[in-house]
Formats: sequence, structure tokens, C-alpha cells
Amino acid sequence: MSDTPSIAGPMRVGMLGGTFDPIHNGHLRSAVEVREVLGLNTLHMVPAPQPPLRDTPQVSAAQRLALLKAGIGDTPGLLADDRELQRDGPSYSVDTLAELRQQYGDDVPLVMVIGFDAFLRLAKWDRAEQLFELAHLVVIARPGYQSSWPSALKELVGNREVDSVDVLMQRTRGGMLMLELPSLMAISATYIRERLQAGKSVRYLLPEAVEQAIFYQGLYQSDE
Ligand SMILES: Nc1ncnc2c1ncn2[C@@H]1O[C@H](COP(=O)(O)OP(=O)(O)OP(=O)(O)O)[C@@H](O)[C@H]1O
Ligand SMILES: O=C(O)c1ccc[n+]([C@@H]2O[C@H](COP(=O)([O-])O)[C@@H](O)[C@H]2O)c1
Repeated sequence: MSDTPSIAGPMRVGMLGGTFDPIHNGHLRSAVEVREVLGLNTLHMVPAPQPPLRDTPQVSAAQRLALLKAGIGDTPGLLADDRELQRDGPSYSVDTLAELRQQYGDDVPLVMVIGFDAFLRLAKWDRAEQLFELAHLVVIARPGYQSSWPSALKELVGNREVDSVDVLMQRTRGGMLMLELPSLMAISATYIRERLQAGKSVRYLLPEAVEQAIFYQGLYQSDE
């Protein structure tokens, strides 16, 4: 069964990286909507084995990837992409985008999608300026996160911001667009981990298949 018609028109590709510890409906609903709004053929959802600016996750990358696959199920256009599990060292997004650029070629618009909380730290990312040489950046609003941009971030973004998808897609990379998607969801993986540790319900915060896999494997239910 398909819940979305396939995307017509020229090829466009997206990447949504994350710790996905675990994947939840905030990620998945945003992924579906951002794919639709941007007209992406494929949105690569890429779990980071070693997310650079945070502690090593308690749950292994292979387990987080398995939960991501269970969460995506047969959702059209979303792809659980294990490419960062094939690399050693910190999971730098610039390396992932370089691989995707190589895979799809120079003529295809490539978009990195991040939430506003991640965007606020963007100037601290590895080789941050190179991100725009490889892809566009689309920043999605997240409930509870509103803040002025740090000055290093303003400098990094410069005059790249555009105000519509049409303008963004006239080029293959180098632009930035802020988006407020229709379904803003105040769900975070931190909240889900806290509830699981406290033995509280996580029903409807994540897909049932993910909830079942978490309980079946006994994940997140202790501090160890
Ligand atoms: N509810 C949400 N709505 C929109 N974007 C989200 C949401 N949750 C996460 N994101 C974005 O998805 C990407 C991956 O997020 P991540 O895997 O760190 O999830 P998280 O819920 O923020 O996790 P944690 O609570 O452990 O920090 C980031 O760019 C983040 O901003
Ligand atoms: O490339 C970097 O330096 C970099 C720094 C911080 C985060 N990221 C990526 O951003 C995504 C979200 O990270 P996080 O820590 O907000 O879950 C994930 O794919 C990380 O690999 C990437």
C-alpha cells in the first residue's frame, strides 16, 4: 500500500541525519512532510554511529538502524541509509553529503534537512563551510526551540537564505530555507528515553513496530 503518490518532476534528493536514539514520530512525520514540500524523490535517513557533538549513545548503531527500518516500514520515499555505519570515526555530515553527491552526480539538487536545535550548533560542525558546497540546507522549526542565531552562525549562513522552495531548487546547492512544517511535534528522543527508564508509556510517540522492538529487545529500560 502506498500513502503518497510518487514525486513527479526532476530528480531531487534529501538527507536527514540523526542519532535516532530512538526514531520517533517527530522525525518520521517531519520526514514525510519535508519530502512532500520539497518534492524529494528520496529522503535518506542516516543514523550516526558517533554523533560528533554529543556523548556516545547507549544503544548501538546497528540497533538504532534496526529501529529506524522498523519505523520507516514501507513509507514511500524514505530510506534507512546505513552508509555512516560503514565508516570509522566521528560521523561527520560533510563526508556523508560528499558520498551522496558522488552517488547522484553534480546536476541534482541535494538538500540536508536539520531541525532548528541542530542548526543552532551548525557553525561548530566539522568543515561547516563545505556543507554549502555540496548541498542546500533546509531548517525545520521544532516546538520549544526559538532563539537568536549565534554570530558565528550568521557569518556562516551569510546571504544564502531564500524564501521559497522554487527559488531554492533553481540551483543544486548553496542555499538555505527555513521551513515551518504543518505538523509541528513536540516529541524528542530524550523524552522517550526518560519515559522508558521510568517505566512509563511511550504509546503514540513512536510507531508501534518501534515500540514493540524496544520492548522485545529490552532497550532503554535501565541506566546501564
Ligand atoms: N520533533 C521533531 N520535529 C522536527 N525535527 C526534529 C524533531 N526531533 C528531532 N528532529 C530533528 O531530527 C534530527 C535528528 O534528531 P535526533 O536524532 O537528535 O533526535 P532528538 O529527538 O533531537 O534526540 P535527543 O532528544 O536525543 O537529542 C535533528 O536535526 C533534529 O533537530
Ligand atoms: O558533521 C558534524 O560535525 C556534525 C556535528 C553535529 C551533528 N552532526 C549530525 O547532525 C545529525 C543530528 O545530530 P544530533 O547530535 O543532533 O542527533 C546527525 O546526523 C549528526 O551526525 C554532524
